[in-house]
Amino acid sequence: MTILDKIIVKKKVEVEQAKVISTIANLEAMPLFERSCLSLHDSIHHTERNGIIAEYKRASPSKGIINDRSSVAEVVVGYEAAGASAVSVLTDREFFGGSLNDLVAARAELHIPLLRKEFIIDAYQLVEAKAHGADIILLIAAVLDSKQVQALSEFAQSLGLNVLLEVHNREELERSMVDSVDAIGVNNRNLKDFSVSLDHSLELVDLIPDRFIKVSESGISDPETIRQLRQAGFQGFLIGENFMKTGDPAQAIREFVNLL
Ligand SMILES: O=C(O)c1ccccc1NCC(=O)[C@H](O)[C@H](O)COP(=O)(O)O
Repeated sequence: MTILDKIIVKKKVEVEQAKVISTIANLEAMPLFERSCLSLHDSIHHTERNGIIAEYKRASPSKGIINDRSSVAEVVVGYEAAGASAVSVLTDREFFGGSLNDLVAARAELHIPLLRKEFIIDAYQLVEAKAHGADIILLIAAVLDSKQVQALSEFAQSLGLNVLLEVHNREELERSMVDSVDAIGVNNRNLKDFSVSLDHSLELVDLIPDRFIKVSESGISDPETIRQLRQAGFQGFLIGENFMKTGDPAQAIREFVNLL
């Protein structure tokens, strides 16, 4: 069993438990559920923002603990101040040390779109995302079939959420690309063996129609790489570990952005 398989097995159990603790009606009654989501498109194309989707990531299956000292608030405030276009917060506890509380804490500080970085397998998690302040949700093609991508993305958009579809190769892209997603992210990390290569982004970018926001994800640690990805046609750049592994992620993103 790969780590991804293990994450999905655990996720199915967690989602069923969550449904018992809090019904959809309970989620819909939460104050944040009523707010209008911020547009990823507008933020990515805003001239004073730099396209970075900066991630708050305490731990990961590939690296173990990355940063268990920096608070959500101090990090996301620093990300926004450095010109990030959006912030990503991992909400999986078991494998990434995150939580929905982290999402709410980030929402309280931010004026830019917020991505719930999660392994979405059920429409319940979309209502949960909206009720805890997310503007964007992630659908991972590696764990969903094309009908699930279609149904989940349509439902997410009906809630006003922006949808980021994540693919890793041409097969995933071709079977999952639907009009009800706003952005397509190419994950440079192979989620089965954790190897990272920018070639995945560079090989797929021209196959992604221009109506989608194009995002390159994972393993980005050098401002020169952003220049290369922009040149290739990407507008968004998802970066987590490179900032979080330092003692001061807010300072790390400032220094990185100064070199862009
Ligand atoms: O990061 C991992 O080890 C990982 C393992 C299994 C599934 C997902 C994983 N990461 C989630 C992400 O998408 C990354 O956190 C995100 O793209 C940022 O990547 P990085 O800049 O390399 O931290």
